[in-house]
Amino acid sequence: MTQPIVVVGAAVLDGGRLLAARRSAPPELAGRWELPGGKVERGETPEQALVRELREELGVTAEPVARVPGEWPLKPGYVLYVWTARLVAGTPEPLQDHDELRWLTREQVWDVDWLDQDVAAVEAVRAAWQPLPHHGAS
Ligand SMILES: Nc1nc2c([nH]c(=O)n2[C@H]2C[C@H](O)[C@@H](COP(=O)(O)OP(=O)(O)OP(=O)(O)O)O2)c(=O)[nH]1
Repeated sequence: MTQPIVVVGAAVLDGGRLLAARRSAPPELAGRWELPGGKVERGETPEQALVRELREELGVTAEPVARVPGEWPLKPGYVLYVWTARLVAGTPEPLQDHDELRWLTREQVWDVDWLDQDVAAVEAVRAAWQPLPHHGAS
């Protein structure tokens, strides 16, 4: 069997909140919430893909912090890996693939309608959640 395509999802944590992104496309996923990220390209590590995707999609510089243990099947042939990440520069904006962003406290995590296939990954993120210092805080 061929290797699954790895999709990296970023659990961006800032000031004790998790960044959720609402997909704007394709139609079957639009309106549902996910972890920003995307497919790892040939020659890239997942961490490099995460940095690239967050720059493209959100316009920020981010840094992967730690892999969240686990892997989650998406559509056939695709698997989701997740890293916690922190913002290094910039303010996230829904530039590409998303039409809304929301910062969620640990208590608010289930306030948004995550993609079905993301729910288990978000549970793992919540379990691994270590509040990171606020971006720019002294
Ligand atoms: N980024 C991301 N994609 C997810 C999640 N859950 C989930 O099922 N997916 C799916 C949606 C897409 O089919 C695939 C990721 O592809 P993408 O379209 O976001 O990635 P990409 O930017 O590399 O894609 P492309 O536009 O270059 O084709 O995984 C998630 O939490 N984050």
